[in-house]
Amino acid sequence: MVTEADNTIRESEEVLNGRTSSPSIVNVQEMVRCNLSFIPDRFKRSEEDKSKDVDLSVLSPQIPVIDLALLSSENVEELKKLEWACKCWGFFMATNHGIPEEVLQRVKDAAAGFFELPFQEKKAYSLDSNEMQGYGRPFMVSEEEKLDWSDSLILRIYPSHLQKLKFWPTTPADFRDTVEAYSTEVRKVAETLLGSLSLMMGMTKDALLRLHKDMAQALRVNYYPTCRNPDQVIGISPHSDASSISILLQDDGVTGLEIQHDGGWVPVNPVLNSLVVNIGDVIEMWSNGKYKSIEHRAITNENKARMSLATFFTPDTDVEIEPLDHILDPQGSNRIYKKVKYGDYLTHSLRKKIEGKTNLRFSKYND
Ligand SMILES: O=C(O)CCC(=O)C(=O)O
Ligand SMILES: [Fe+2]
Repeated sequence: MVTEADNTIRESEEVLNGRTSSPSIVNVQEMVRCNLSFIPDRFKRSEEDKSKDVDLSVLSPQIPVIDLALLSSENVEELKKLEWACKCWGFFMATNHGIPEEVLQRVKDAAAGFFELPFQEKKAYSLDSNEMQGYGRPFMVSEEEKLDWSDSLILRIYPSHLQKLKFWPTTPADFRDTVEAYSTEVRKVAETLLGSLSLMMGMTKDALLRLHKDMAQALRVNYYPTCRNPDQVIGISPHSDASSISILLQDDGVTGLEIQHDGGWVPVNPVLNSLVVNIGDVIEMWSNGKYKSIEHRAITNENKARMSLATFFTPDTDVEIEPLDHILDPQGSNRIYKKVKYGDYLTHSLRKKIEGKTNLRFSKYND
């Protein structure tokens, strides 16, 4: 009898041996569940890539920690710290964000509950690449491209007319309510942060939010199964986010996220109930490169699967992004980014292989 597991392995092998070019059907969690005894070449990182890795885990304790309650009360010291974090790290941990612990725990449980379902059930929510939402492999990849050791579920949260319920799991039963409750809370955090970032950039508190027009919001739940040889694969390839800001909720006790700093990779160790925030490409463009959208990646491990929930905030697709006038010198001679329509930028970044910060080249002069 041919079992589901046999089919998955056969389909995976066909892709991995180049007989079909549809990597979207490769499901890593299922490969691991079926005890695939080898790591398929399509997932193996090249020796050249690995040789470029510089381990800077000694710097993990130095990753900035920002107290959002202090920021909300416009504490000058905290605002300065935020500015340093955005200039020098592009990433920070956010504490005192005001999201109740219960909301964080429930959304992590709901997401974990979905990934625990049998593959056949999850397949019902398969990704539609036109919609850019659903369960599967989100990036359009070429036939030669290496594949990441992860599966994901992407949902558009806001504006509501882009929410397509056919992609929303109905098991666990509270999935939708829980994700909506978390999304409402995390949006408030994003708005507070954008307020502080506006002040930091010398504008009125509402300036950045208004620049987004109707700020869109999407959730990507990443699931990284264990890997028998974690050094050979990568959970998510190095990339910068095409967002204005991203807010990440990570699993407690499993480190996987690593960020580029001083030419090496610095792991971001999860801290219970805190969030990880990063500046995306849009703020880098608005600030003419002053605040950095930093390359990051996720690695896997041998013993424990990891999950992360990344929420991306983005401008309306009609918004034209370019360095803000007051950030440029009077002649504009220090301008490094051209004007781009956000929708075009997003389409470009989704079509391309995720390859470090190459997306930003699309809007950069002289590149
Ligand atoms: O899993 C992580 O920690 C990183 C996820 C991420 O970078 C993304 O979804 O864009
Ligand atoms: Fe990311």
